[in-house]
Amino acid sequence: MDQFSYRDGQLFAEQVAVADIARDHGTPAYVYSRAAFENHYRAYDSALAGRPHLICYAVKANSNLAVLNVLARLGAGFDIVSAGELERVLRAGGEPGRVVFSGVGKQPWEMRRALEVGVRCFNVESDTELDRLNEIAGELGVKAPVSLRVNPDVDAGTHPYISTGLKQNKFGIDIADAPRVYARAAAMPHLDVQGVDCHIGSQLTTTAPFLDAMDRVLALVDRLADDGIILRHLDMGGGLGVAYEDEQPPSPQDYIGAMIERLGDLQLELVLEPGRSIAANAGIMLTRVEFLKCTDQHNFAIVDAAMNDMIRPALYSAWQAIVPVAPRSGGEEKTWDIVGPVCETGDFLGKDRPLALAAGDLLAVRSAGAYGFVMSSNYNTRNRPPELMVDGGRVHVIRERETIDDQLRHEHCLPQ
Ligand SMILES: Cc1ncc(COP(=O)(O)O)c(C=O)c1O
Ligand SMILES: N[C@@H](CCCC[NH3+])C(=O)O
Repeated sequence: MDQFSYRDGQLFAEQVAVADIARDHGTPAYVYSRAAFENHYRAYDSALAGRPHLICYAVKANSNLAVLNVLARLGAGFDIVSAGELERVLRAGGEPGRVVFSGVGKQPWEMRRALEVGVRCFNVESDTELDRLNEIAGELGVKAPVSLRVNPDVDAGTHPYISTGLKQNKFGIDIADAPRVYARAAAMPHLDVQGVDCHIGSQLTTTAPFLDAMDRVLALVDRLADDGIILRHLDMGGGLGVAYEDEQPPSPQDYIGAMIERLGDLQLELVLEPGRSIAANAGIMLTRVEFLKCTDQHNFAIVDAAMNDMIRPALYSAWQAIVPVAPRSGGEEKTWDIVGPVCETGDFLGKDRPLALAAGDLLAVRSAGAYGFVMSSNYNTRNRPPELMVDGGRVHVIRERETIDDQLRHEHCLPQ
């Protein structure tokens, strides 16, 4: 169920009128629904009920401590890509034993920290990373649990910037070369080979590429068993898409059902790393129209949020719904470009949107819970927005609005 819906001509987040949130906390602001995060997580968990599984929420999608904490309370695991994300998980009450560590460029100090706290598994992406991990585990006198992230050379059919499972991408180990690398890993004294991992891209809207990748990975699992390397888990990464516009991605239930069918009676634990499908539609970004500017060419609605607050439209030409918080009945509809105050032509949140608008109106950018705040910046020395979480009838500030002092704290002029 959508936790952001209209009642009596007003947009609500759970039980709270979004206009009241804007009045009390200002704009721009990110607003999340706790129930939506929980429901999206539970959809995965219940689809996997009865099978050994671990759902490792991809922290990069939305790493606010409160979000991680809400998921940790449900027993979630976490997929991290940095020691910074690891610290977030620990401070949010996540269990290190339910953390998988992904990423192509893990630094020695990050590996050390992850080994010290006892993460569940390292998803290793190259021969040289194996060497580094083996050496550091040896220094600490432990065995590092590893999976190899293989690159199955499957076209995920998504935006090229977020496609990761093709040979030309930097990610993973060529699946054809994987038996050799597994044999090396298995021979290293400070590594414990546990599984296989693969993540082919993000915002996938059909199951076919996942299944294609899975077939190739399962063939590798068989081949490794013949070589005497028995794997215990299969990590199929994240990547399930959401409906931003008219996409119709499979539900977690359908996507997981299809994977389970492929697994048959293989007793491998299934690990997943969903990010977007848990977070995107659990959040909106609220913004207010400052000025309306109509030229011969275009109608611009200049709002108080900008590309620094939400970069997806500028970076990927991503389309996200932009809806009025209180639709004007009978107002004249025009086609608007919704643009921010940043000095870049690429500073837009949406183009050609039919809306009846007046200065001062509140707008909500939908599907903003994933890759929204986490990709924000201070470009143009703009303070980053607050993050708020609605829980039933209550609104919690889970990140305060940044101040100029916050921004300037770490900068120093040269001595006189
Ligand atoms: C290794 C890895 N796992 C999981 C994810 C999460 O992906 P998504 O947000 O598409 O579910 C990503 C990002 O694409 C990733 O790189
Ligand atoms: N940042 C991307 C997703 C990247 C996924 C990271 N592996 C987006 O906003 O769509």
